[in-house]
This record gives sequence, C-alpha cells and structure tokens, in this order.
Amino acid sequence: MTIMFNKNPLSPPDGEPRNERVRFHGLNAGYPGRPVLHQLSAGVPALAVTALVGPNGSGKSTLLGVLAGVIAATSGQVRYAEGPPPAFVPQRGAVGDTLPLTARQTVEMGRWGERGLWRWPTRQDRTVVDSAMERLGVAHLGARQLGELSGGQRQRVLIAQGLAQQSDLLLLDEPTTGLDPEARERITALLTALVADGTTIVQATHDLEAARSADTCLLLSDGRLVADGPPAEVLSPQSLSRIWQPT
Ligand SMILES: Nc1ncnc2c1ncn2[C@@H]1O[C@H](COP(=O)(O)OP(=O)(O)OP(=O)(O)O)[C@@H](O)[C@H]1O
Repeated sequence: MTIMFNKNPLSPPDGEPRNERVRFHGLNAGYPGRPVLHQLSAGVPALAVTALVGPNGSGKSTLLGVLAGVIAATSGQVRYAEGPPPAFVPQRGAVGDTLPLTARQTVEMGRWGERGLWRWPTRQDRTVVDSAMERLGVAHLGARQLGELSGGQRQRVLIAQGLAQQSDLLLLDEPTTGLDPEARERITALLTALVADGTTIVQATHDLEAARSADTCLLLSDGRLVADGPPAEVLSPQSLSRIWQPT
C-alpha cells in the first residue's frame, strides 16, 4: 500500500474541491488468511465528525486501524493532508480495565509516542496531560484506578489520552458504546467542541444516535462501503433495514 502526505487539502479524483484530512482509495486490508476490507474509497472531511457505521464484523475497527497505521493495508492508498500523525483511541475493552493504572497514568501514555517509553515526563508533557484531563472533565479523577471509574469516566480518560497525543486527527473506536444516555450525550458534545477547536474526528460506532449527530457517515457492510454522505441520507430506514436485516 502507499501512504502519502499532501501539503494541500485533498481533492477527490473527480476534481471537485473538498477539504479533506484523509482520503483512501482502493483499500484492501485484513488479517492473515482473513481479508476484511474490499476496495474502499472515500474521504474524511477536515474539521468534522465522521462516523463509521455498520453491523458487527463489517470492518469498522479494521478501517480505523488502517487509518491509524496500526494495521497494514494489503493494497490501495491512504493519503493524509499535512499534519501530525493521527491519535488513536482503541475500544475501551482493548485497554484492559483491570490494569493497575491510575486515570492520570492512562492519559500520560498518550505522551509515549512523543517522548519515548523510558524517558521521564517533561514539564511540557505534564502541561499537555493536565490540559487534556481538564478538557475532558477528568482532572479530579487523576489518582483513581482506571478500573474503579464509571464507563463514561473511563471513556473520557481514554479520549484525554488521545488529546494528549496532540494531533488534529482523532480516531476513536466506539467512544459511546455501553454508556448511559447522559454519558453518551456528554461525549457527543465534547466531540463537537473538539471539532470547533480544530480537530477532525473519525469514530467507529454502533450507536446510531451518535452516528446521526456526526457530520458525515461511512456505512460498511461485509467490508464494503455501501453508502457515504450526510447521516440523514446514509442512515435512512431503508438502508438500515437492508444492512441490519436478520439472516
Ligand atoms: N485480529 C484479528 N484476526 C483475525 N480476524 C479478525 C481480527 N480482528 C477482527 N477480525 C475479523 O475481521 C472482521 C471485521 O472485524 P472488525 O472488528 O473490523 O469489525 P467491526 O465492524 O469493528 O465489528 P464490531 O462492531 O463487532 O466491533 C470480523 O469478521 C472479525 O472477526
């Protein structure tokens, strides 16, 4: 696969000008002996929330992993507009809620890429961590064990870890799944505020309410892109019943 960085906002091949943070084309990816994504082509608009939606196993996390650079595509291209590498926040379960980590230590892990694992945190690292925790409303939870926090608090700690990576491109895997409506709304509002501050967000989600509040949706089914556009169009009753049809 080819990864390219562009100085200018990306334009789709048809030439229509559109400000995109990422564009992928003809993307195929998967796991050894298990192809998952098939010929995906789409763009991620800059300064917007893009929701990756689709049934279990449709390839949302795999696509997010490819965009994050943690899963190698077997073929195709991913082009990033100029900017720092993406910050990736995996699914809550992937972090291991039982690890003996405090909330603050979890957020500090977001600085490892910049600082290296074995170096002491600098004053700058501490400032970045403080500000990410304040932004997500978790500064008061710093000394608490991650496993003791509520689902919504844990999720905000993980998003703070993403912010601590100081990227303008934040990739979130299921940030609102399993949360109560109040915690979900709080996270959705935070994501909107982050976009207003200059961040581009891609979230994989099962949560149709979260997807409906995104600016744009990519609907996946069996590793193929079946719709791409505003939520009102992509998440129409017809497409939802077609994709989620019981087999
Ligand atoms: N590490 C792996 N090794 C082999 N196959 C995998 C691996 N991770 C995921 N898969 C398979 O790839 C397919 C796509 O999985 P993926 O997690 O991308 O889907 P998803 O849409 O995010 O699903 P969910 O909504 O359940 O999180 C599934 O069939 C899954 O079983």
